[in-house]
Amino acid sequence: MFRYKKIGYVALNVSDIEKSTEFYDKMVGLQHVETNEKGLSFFRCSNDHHNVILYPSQEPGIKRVGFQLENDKQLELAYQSFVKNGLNPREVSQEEQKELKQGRSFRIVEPNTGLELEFYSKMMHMIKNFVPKHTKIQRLGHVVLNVVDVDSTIKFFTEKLNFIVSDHLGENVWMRCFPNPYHHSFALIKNTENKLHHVNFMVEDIDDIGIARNRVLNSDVPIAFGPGRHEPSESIFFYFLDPDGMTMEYSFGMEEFPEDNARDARLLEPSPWTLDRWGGKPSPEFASYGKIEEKLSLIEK
Ligand SMILES: CC(C)c1ccc(C(=O)O)c(O)c1O
Ligand SMILES: [Fe+2]
Repeated sequence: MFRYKKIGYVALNVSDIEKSTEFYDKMVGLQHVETNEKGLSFFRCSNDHHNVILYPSQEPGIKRVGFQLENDKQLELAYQSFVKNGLNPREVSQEEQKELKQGRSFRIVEPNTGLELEFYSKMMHMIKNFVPKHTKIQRLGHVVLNVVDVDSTIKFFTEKLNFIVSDHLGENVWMRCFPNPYHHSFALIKNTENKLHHVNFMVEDIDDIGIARNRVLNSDVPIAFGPGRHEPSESIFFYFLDPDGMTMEYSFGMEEFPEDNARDARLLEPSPWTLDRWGGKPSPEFASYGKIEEKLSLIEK
């Protein structure tokens, strides 16, 4: 099976590109790289050209998630595996690759949720390091979806995409893209609707969490949950909402797995204390907004 480097970027549809560009720059603390002639707004929190892209759209939500493979050889292995499994990988045009500052890239549609997934190995490496503003963001950490058919989606991710389950909690599951060490870069939460749950950015310092809480409290940005501590990855978390109501998370600390002899996935107790060891409760808006831009018509389910 093919090997990943990491979750590379998330593309979000936003209803007011100027408002959201300001929010992701000033409130989240990403670096705004450019807004191109089509109005796409690129952000980074690493030396990659982008880790978040905002697309202007009437329907806010999640457009796609990009995963970086270890190298070109692993990318080709992924392509061959997708063809063999009938996943109909579609190459991104040269023109769009140029727009995205990426090398060869291809996309498939996750058949249970309709989410488009992209795979690439090369993205423009920016000369100047990401300089944190108020929050020492280390990386795009994970994307989580609310999912109707969790079992089939787990099966797809583990059998077709080479993800490994790190933990189960009832029907919910946290997965890592092998051999990336972090406890999860993608997770599935059982729901009656397929939609975005949240986007996570990992931060360097516990102070980043406390400072963020006060910064958000002193603004008109809604707090969605936290600060608290998650049992599955042991991270300390804080969630807030973007201008379209999509949930963003900062988290500090995360269990890391070795490539070989990693522990088995646990069956964690389904209790509110498992989600927050400190006993907090999410707001009603938590993880509620973010339509998945559907691409289902392009594939045979
Ligand atoms: C409450 C959500 C689903 C959640 C739960 C646990 C973790 C973790 O262990 O890191 C998360 O990151 C979450 O977002
Ligand atoms: Fe999370």
